[in-house]
Amino acid sequence: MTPLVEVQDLTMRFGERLIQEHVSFDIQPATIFAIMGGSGCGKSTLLRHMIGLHEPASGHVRYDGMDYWAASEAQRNAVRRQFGVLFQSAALWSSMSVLDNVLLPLEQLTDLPAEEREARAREALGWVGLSDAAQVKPAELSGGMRKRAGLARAIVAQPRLLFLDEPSAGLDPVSSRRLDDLILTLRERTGAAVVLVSHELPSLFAIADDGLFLDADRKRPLARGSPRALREADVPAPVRAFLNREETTKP
Ligand SMILES: Nc1ncnc2c1ncn2[C@@H]1O[C@H](COP(=O)(O)OP(=O)(O)OP(=O)(O)O)[C@@H](O)[C@H]1O
Repeated sequence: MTPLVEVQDLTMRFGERLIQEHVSFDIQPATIFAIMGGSGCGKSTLLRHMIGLHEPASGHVRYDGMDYWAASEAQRNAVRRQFGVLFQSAALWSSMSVLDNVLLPLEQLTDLPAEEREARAREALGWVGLSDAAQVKPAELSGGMRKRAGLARAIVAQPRLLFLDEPSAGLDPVSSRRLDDLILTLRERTGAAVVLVSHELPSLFAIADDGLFLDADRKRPLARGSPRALREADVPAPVRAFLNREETTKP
């Protein structure tokens, strides 16, 4: 079966500076795929290469077998329309209400009539438990609520692929767990695959089915598999150290 995403021998650089090389993996539909590794190893950079914000120094990123960087601009746009993205900061527009923020992708990506757009945006806010916050401005929300509003915006256009960059960073354990549950529920409801950048062990063990560990020193991937499986496997020392950090409790 053609994978939903296939990354083949990717090299990522900023100018002369090598970030990662020999990055290869594939993602099957409806998988929650974790990009793991220590601070600065290139997790967010890999995500940005996957969503078309950075062009690889070499290698390929394929969607349904189509080579993204060899495709026409129209083909790339069609692929990007299938993405939902939640950046680390949630990146909500501060001057707009929560509802208007969530409406944006529907206005940009669909020709739905206004009432239908609003109904879908309100439904997405309902999924993330923010029905009562539709008219407030993002600044009035807590950090966890902002993340959930960002998640509502990321999913409202029913993406096939959801990219989440550190969704639980800065959240208390209860909010973080709630977000994990939401991600699982969304995957069940929509069948979307999720690419999750995270170093939060409880979250990784709870929801990721597959993943890749990037090593900051060797500048290449060191392990592939679900965080749960890798925790039990004979893996290189940096992977073992990352997955058995003592400051977190195993579920
Ligand atoms: N636009 C850019 N230009 C130049 N260097 C960059 C750029 N973006 C990131 N970097 C560098 O690339 C390296 C990888 O950064 P990245 O943010 O991808 O790491 P990360 O694994 O996501 O880290 P963290 O867990 O701390 O968020 C870092 O050294 C960073 O300084």
